[in-house]
Amino acid sequence: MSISMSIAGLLARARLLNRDLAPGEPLAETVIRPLAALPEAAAEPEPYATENGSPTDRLWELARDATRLRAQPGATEGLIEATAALQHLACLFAEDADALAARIAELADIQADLETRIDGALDGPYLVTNATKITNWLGEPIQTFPQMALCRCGQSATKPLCDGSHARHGFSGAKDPDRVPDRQDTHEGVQVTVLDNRGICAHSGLCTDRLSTVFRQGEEPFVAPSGGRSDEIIRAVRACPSGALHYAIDGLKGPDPVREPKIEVSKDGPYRISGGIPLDGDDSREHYSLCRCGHSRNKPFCSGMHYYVGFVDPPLSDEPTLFEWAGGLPALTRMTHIFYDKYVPQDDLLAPLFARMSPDHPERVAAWLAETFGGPKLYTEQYGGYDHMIAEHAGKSLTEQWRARWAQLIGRAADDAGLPTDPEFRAAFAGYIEWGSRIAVENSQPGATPPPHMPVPQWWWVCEARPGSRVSALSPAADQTQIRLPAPDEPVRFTDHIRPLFREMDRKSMSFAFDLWSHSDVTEHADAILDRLRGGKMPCDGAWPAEHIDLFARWIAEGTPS
Ligand code: HEM
Repeated sequence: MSISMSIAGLLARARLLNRDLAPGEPLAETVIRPLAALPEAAAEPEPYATENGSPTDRLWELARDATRLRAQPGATEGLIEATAALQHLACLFAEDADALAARIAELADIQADLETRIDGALDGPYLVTNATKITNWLGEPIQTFPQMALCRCGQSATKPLCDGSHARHGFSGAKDPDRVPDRQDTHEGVQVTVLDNRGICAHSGLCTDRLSTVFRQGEEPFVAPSGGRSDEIIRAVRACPSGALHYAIDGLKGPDPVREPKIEVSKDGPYRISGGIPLDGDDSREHYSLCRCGHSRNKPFCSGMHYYVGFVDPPLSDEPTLFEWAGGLPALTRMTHIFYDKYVPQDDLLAPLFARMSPDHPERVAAWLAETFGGPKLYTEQYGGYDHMIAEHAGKSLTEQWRARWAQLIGRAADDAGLPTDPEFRAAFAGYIEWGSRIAVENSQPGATPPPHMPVPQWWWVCEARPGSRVSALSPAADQTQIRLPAPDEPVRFTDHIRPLFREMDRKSMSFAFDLWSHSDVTEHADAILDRLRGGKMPCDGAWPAEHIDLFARWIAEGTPS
């Protein structure tokens, strides 16, 4: 079977299948389009025997055959893109978790000889081959398939997977000729020299947040190595996700971290690659950040444009957990690393206590916090759960002095790591730190008998004070200043007094049901609206002041005049 014949065959089968798979045409954009664009697609398709099976069985067979072709040397981008979509779709139709695992294992087996790598398709997605670890911005694993196509244009409705949007939107993978030049600048310090390539900086802000005296936002030169200790500089450089920063001592470039291959889909930002996954065949980078919004000036690398074009992932759920609000495992790990790598070693009180801690202690404490704050059960599943944590504190005779310093410095690390600073989050966070650290002291006393085999505690917003549960005094006041209350003897009118009570965001969020700026709609639903206003359920970001609710009730009582 020649490749060209087989691509024509795959295309013919995909076209037939597309008709039979309900609903819509699920293969049109992601399978048929890339295959049809290949020159081999014009060949006469070979006859194929099993067109009569069920559509889902045929889909699975097509995915396997595409994978076999893809695994041959010389597979083209179009074939790889189509294979990725077929693998994903076929696995979606697996009956249960066991069947899914079996399908993925079979596909992985077919393409086992291919190296793990990422390739940027021409004006198309990132083709990710044999990567087994992809996490979302919370640090939670995403289901991987042996062949994947990740969105690169920023428009896919199935992010991070490609849905073919790049072709519809005419995405271009070209670099901007006016981009910051790809050039390494050398900033010599007394002990450590910082090497900086502004051209590939993704502007994640991890260095400026961590060590603003060395990495100086808005100043020239950006790097001032004399502003910090060498260990601080090295730690900040190592935290750089884009690979823009490196360091050298005595002319020798510092080693890259040794990590397992991993792709992180960062929040509202780039893909962060670590562990040396080759990009377009180049394996010289241990880590780099790839554009995910489609607007980078230095494609495929991120140049920070996501921030300027307002690229955002779908909002958190209405009721985010503390874990989600904190920024997930990456944010908590960033914080514990800053705490144990920076603050603890330089603190006279705490340094001796943690001198012999295990090297992965920051990851362990981050996993505990993640689980406590409503995230995945990482500490229970990977580190021994509650009983192990209790055993770690047992017999340490921790003092109040130690505890107070611990609590003080972890708060500072939370600031440095960029954890949210809103009153609701910090109240809950500080509440847990106080609670947990005092229990740690109790449990560590001689003869203490903490209850055994308990679950990891679950912490929540304090007194249900959640993000958006009140209107901030710092939020734009425009909406509020337009509201004019009528005098007691003045008739209440919809246009003058009621409509201005509803903000544009209220109107948008109710537009699925009716129009809050329409007199007839609000009249029709007046009683239901009043009920919700009185119950504090509307608007969803904070209750109206009583005088506005009274005004609305008065308007109803006066017969809802226009
Ligand atoms: C909310 C407060 C706290 C939390 C969530 C916490 C969390 C943890 C966890 C999860 C471990 C076990 C790590 C592992 O799996 O090996 C641990 C160990 C330990 N904790 Fe805490 N802790 C807290 C407060 C404190 C305080 C206040 C101190 C003392 C100032 C302290 C000192 C220690 C020490 C010395 C260890 C053993 C470290 C080692 O040698 O590996 N902890 N903590």
